[in-house]
Amino acid sequence: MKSSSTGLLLASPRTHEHLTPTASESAAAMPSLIMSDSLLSSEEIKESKLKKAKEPHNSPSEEKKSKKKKKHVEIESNDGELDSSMDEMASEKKKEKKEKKAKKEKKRKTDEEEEDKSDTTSESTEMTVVEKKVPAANGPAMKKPKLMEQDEEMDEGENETTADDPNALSNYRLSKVLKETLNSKGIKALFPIQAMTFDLVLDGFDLVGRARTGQGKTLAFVLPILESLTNGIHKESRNTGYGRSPSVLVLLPTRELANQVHADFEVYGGAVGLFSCCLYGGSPYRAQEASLKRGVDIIVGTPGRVKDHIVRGTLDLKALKFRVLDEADEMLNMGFVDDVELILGKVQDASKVQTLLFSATLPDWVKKISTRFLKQDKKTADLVGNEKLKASANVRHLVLPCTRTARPQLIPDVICCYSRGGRTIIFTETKEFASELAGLLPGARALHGDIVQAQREVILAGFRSGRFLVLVATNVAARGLDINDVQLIIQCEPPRDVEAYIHRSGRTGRAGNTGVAILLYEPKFKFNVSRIERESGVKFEHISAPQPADIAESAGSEAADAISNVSDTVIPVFRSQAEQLLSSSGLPAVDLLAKALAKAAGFLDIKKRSLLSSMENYVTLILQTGKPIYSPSFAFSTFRRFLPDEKIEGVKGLSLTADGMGAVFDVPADDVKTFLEGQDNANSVTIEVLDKLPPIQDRDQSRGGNSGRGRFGGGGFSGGRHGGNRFSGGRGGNRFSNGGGRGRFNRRN
Ligand SMILES: Nc1ncnc2c1ncn2[C@@H]1O[C@H](COP(=O)(O)OP(=O)(O)OP(=O)(O)O)[C@@H](O)[C@H]1O
Repeated sequence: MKSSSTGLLLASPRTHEHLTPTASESAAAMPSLIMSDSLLSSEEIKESKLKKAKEPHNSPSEEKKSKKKKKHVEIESNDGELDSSMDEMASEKKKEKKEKKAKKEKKRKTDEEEEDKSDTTSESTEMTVVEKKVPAANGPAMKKPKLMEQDEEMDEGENETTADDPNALSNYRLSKVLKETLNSKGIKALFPIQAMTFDLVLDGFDLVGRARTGQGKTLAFVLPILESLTNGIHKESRNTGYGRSPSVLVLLPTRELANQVHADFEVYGGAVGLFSCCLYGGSPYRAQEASLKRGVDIIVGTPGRVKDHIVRGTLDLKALKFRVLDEADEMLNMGFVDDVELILGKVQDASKVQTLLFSATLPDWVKKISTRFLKQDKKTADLVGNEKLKASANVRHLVLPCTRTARPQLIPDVICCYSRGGRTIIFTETKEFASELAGLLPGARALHGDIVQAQREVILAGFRSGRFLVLVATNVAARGLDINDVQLIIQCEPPRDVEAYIHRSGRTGRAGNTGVAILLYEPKFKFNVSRIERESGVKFEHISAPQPADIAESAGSEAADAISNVSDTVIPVFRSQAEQLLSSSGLPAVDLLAKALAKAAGFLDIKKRSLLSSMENYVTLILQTGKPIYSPSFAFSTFRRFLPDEKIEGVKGLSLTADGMGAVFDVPADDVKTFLEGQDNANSVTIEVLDKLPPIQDRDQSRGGNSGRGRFGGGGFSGGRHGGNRFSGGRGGNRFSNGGGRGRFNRRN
């Protein structure tokens, strides 16, 4: 356990007052380049970027000149806020392009010949850029598949097209080899957070960077750091040679994330001849020590292990040029404050070190702490700022009521209906439940802090490679993990911190792709959903548990595909059995085939499912009396007029509708008929089966219900499905046992 005695820890989210930056702080935090760009015309921006790209990397004297120039621009543009300036840039760009289009139309009409000679090439390529990318609210362009054909046709002119994009790689001081490496990864232009911070980092500023999840914050520090060390201001002074001490230290909260960021440094750093090393707990010291002894340029690690190396005397940070705190708020949240402070204090001369702090969430208390680690003239690049929506705009955020006991039956159906055949990550609050749930879902694996490190790495590699498609994880997987084709995130209950919601849901919808995040909640704790909605700025879509028709649609089509893929060679072998079955069943052939499809999809039976609580074998009904229903007890007294007590006792989760004109409630599927027929014995009372939940009043559900009123409970609603392997993923499926190897307790990583 970490001590909580430092000053920094006193500034924890629970105890610290939130501070709003003053106007002067905001102004000081403005990156000059962006502000200056936003005041220039697009031609001027392009020209200045192109000029900058052609410039050799700054010599110290040029450096000074360029800083002076920037300061001048800062003073001129001090009415701006950096927050959301990318939005302005995006709309600015849109406007410009619209104007250009109109201008072009006009020009074509009046002077066709001249138009042909001069403008066609550049204008048409400009158009391609516009159509190729739809600016997302605050981030990378959203992919627009419909335009692919047109894009493919334009392939030949692609270089010109990207060069016209102000964020094209060629417009930045990136070395040829880095540009080539980026190109080989399909990266042709910088994402907004990268474009916004590249020059600032290369020019020597400390920086606080915030952008929503999946918007490329990693390369936002990797690229300028590498350039700075190999061609920029730190080129001459950095250590080289055998046994050199590192120039860069990147600290991250989890081992998985450290590995991932290290992989980026290996690719891009390796391309420019820099060596990196990953230091994290749970792995042997010896290999790490050997690398450190040989000398490395970049260290990526978790605070605990980095500190251990410092204490053992195997890591010397005196010559650092860069310190990066990635997911800084989580590191401080996890109690790493002492370690982080000790580590950051190990540099010889803090004024010569650049410190960069990145996260998708920067609670005010972290911003305040940054004043302690970062220089006074630090810049802040905040793509979220004061905007209401803090979570990813590329994600559909859904909420679904579900009791604890209903979760194991519900989750496979949710995956079936929402994962679009891609990967799913399920977040649980506890390691125990992660293991338990993974054991219940065929082919799923668990990932949490009790699993030994080597096993954690195998599991993550298996998930990345598609060996299995469902990962059940605790918060160890919440931050930063960038895994291809994660289509669906399920959170088993609302997390305590809004930051956790933002990061977990951000494991999908990355790099301009879209995804779905579903938050399950116990109906009686609905207020937690409202809290997250309020704090994250997300407008949740309320959905109910997938119903038989939804499931049949998704699972049935999968099963149909599987059946179509069965070789015709099976027909002669199985035909006589099929004929026998057809004649003995008495069913039409199509009905029998439907049964076969259901079986292939893993269904032996379709159970009814409550809209209120997702419990199987419960059906949600609505009671209306033609006048307002003021309280649950009024609804119960109405029932007493026409229903026997033992049936009323089976009512669960009774809640009033938002308009006050109805009461919705669950009854066991077997009792539905009694309730529907009972209404015939009561005047002005209607009871109907609901197929969609109307808005209900947001208040303490415990007031509803009869005996044990409104408490959703009761377990043992077994699913209608046998242990099918629909969710076993690409290969091997349920060969994997539940990954709950009980390692030692390790709170930190
Ligand atoms: N300029 C770019 N063009 C195309 N893809 C990019 C670009 N920059 C980054 N990416 C890709 O975008 C994905 C998300 O990047 P990254 O993991 O750095 O996001 P992030 O903002 O750090 O997210 P999180 O907040 O969740 O940690 C990665 O797969 C990365 O390779």
